[in-house]
Amino acid sequence: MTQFSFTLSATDGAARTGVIHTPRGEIRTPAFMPVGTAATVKAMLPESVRATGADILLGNTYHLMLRPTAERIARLGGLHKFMNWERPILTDSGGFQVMSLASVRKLTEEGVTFSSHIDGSKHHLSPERSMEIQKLLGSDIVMAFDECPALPADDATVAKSMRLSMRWAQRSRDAFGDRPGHALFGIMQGGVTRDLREESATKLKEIGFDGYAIGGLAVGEGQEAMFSVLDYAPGFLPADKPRYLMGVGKPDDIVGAVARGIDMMDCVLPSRSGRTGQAWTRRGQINIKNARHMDDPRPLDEACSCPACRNYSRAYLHHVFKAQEMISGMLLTWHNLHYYQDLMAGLRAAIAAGQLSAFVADFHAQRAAGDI
Ligand SMILES: CNc1nc2c(CCc3ccc(C(F)(F)F)cc3)c3[nH]c(N)nc(=O)c3cc2[nH]1
Ligand SMILES: [Zn+2]
Repeated sequence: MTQFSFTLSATDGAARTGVIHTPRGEIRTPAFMPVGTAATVKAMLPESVRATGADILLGNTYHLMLRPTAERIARLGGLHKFMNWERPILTDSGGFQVMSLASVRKLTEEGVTFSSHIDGSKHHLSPERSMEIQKLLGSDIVMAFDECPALPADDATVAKSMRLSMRWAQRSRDAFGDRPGHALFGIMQGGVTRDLREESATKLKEIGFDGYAIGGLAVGEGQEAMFSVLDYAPGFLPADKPRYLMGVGKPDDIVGAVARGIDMMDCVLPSRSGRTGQAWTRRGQINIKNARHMDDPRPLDEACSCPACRNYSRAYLHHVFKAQEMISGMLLTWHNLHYYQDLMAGLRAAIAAGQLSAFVADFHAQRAAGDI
């Protein structure tokens, strides 16, 4: 029975490629993790998500504790069985979503109380309750309960928030206990301040985790500020453990993050933007609702092997979006997730071949300005 382990197979500069071994399957890194907020990757069947190349999905403590509740999912056999995805699942700890979705929140040292954005009912989250919920869900990779400060915030506020998150990281570790085959990841905070980021990493390493996330980014700071943090922050973390950059991002964010030593990422962008008609391709973005696609017989991307590109024209996709047919969101979500997984496969191969700088140069060269 494989436990949880990370094997690095090659590096190219700060970039790494390898495999995370879990009892439910392998995760090829660098990995992109589709977001499955309410026990579904919207507009996709699980077998379709797998067909795009995904090895792991994300689930969410916040959404699932409100509806249908973690206890109900546990009674029904756990999240994997419930959503018919038997490969690895990583669940976020809920704090980030409380601060961004819930109303009427009260934050104390003990935890956070809030009202559900669905029906206004009152709820409570703490490191201990978050660990209990993620255990009830049965997720393979559990995230420590943290607080992600809203930006812009001054250093004192960021420091105070980071230090609370580090105390919560210790409580998460203590409450998680010893669960063979399951992993607990700590989350680094500290805003865009190097000393605070280093203090956070030092504390997390002292506590000891199976993997380390870089939190507190992709919250409006912009790519330049994010990359300046990623120029040093991954290096503060253990080289032999996976590094997960939370909430990132656009294709060029992903390429830049991988080049700086990130192993795992998640983002709603490919699925959410797919439902609005935004297609991501190797040559840039296409808004399929634009009238110029109305008579275009070409696929979104000649080089893409997804069902949308193999079997449908831009004219068809334009039509079903204008007609608001359900197939529109399905096809563009499938294409976008497939493109993201193709990008990750290209990055993994380039790092393995020591050719990452050539891959990155080609990636940028192919991206025409604006729509194509
Ligand atoms: C978009 N930017 C961003 N997303 C961030 C996230 C959420 C990541 C997430 C996880 C699961 C789901 C699920 F819906 F699929 F389940 C959706 C999103 C963060 N999460 C935590 N815990 N700390 C952070 O400091 C943090 C920073 C984040 N920046
Ligand atoms: Zn495609």
